[in-house]
Amino acid sequence: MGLEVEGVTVRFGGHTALDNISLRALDGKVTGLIGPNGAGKTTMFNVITGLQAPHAGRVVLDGRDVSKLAPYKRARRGMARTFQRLELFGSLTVRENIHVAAAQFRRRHRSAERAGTTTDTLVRRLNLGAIAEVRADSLPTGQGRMVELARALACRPRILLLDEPASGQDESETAEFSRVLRDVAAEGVAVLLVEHDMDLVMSVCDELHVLDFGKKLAQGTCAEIQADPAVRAAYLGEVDEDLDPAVLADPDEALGVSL
Ligand SMILES: Nc1ncnc2c1ncn2[C@@H]1O[C@H](COP(=O)(O)OP(=O)(O)OP(=O)(O)O)[C@@H](O)[C@H]1O
Repeated sequence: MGLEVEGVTVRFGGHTALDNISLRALDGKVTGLIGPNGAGKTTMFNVITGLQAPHAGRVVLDGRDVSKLAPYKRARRGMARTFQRLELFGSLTVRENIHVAAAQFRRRHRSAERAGTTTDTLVRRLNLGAIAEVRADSLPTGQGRMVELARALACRPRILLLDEPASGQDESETAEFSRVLRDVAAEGVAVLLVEHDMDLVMSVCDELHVLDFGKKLAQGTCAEIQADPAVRAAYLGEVDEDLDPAVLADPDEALGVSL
């Protein structure tokens, strides 16, 4: 089981941001949702989490249609999300940010471990000990991304949606993030990842869905997507506009780095 999106269409005025898009994010897998800027990835996250009502289509979580549920009810059913722009509680410390989510979860699940225990475990697991008492608004973006992940995990999600988590991270932070993501999926969580960093995408994803101008361009394993002519055309088209002869001379490099 996991998340299924069926035939979702979203229009903003005359612009179709998502055109009859279906996708699945299965338990225990990391599923990538990729595509050029404006392809419709964040709009899809908004539909899944209930922030954007679609004109058509439905969202099914563990076999149950949640399309009509408010965002907070979807969260209670196990959806957790991070945002493209960091959305931490700036005046709270790192530990407090995580604790807020853990306490909220415990309020509804009295048999769960104490919020303080969950917080301590996540601080250790995500290597946040050195910054645990630091205010969130003083963190560099890369560390903030890890704190957002910890806060999402404090809700014990069934499905974890991550919107460009590697943006603002340095190489070692991305490597650490990737390790945690694989661990989380191995515990049975369905992870849906929107990301432009193709090294991260290709190293953690089991399956990819590619959007372009609101349409599904391709779907498959990382190897299948890298070899897909339509994907190559879409991305090389982007690079073409940049007139980068070095990248144009090496399409594999473009798909590995510039996607
Ligand atoms: N609230 C809105 N009103 C009007 N148009 C919107 C709105 N939200 C998104 N769009 C448009 O819908 C399209 C898809 O946007 P979306 O943010 O989902 O793309 P994206 O794939 O997440 O892009 P990026 O990689 O740049 O984050 C874009 O053309 C965008 O301008």
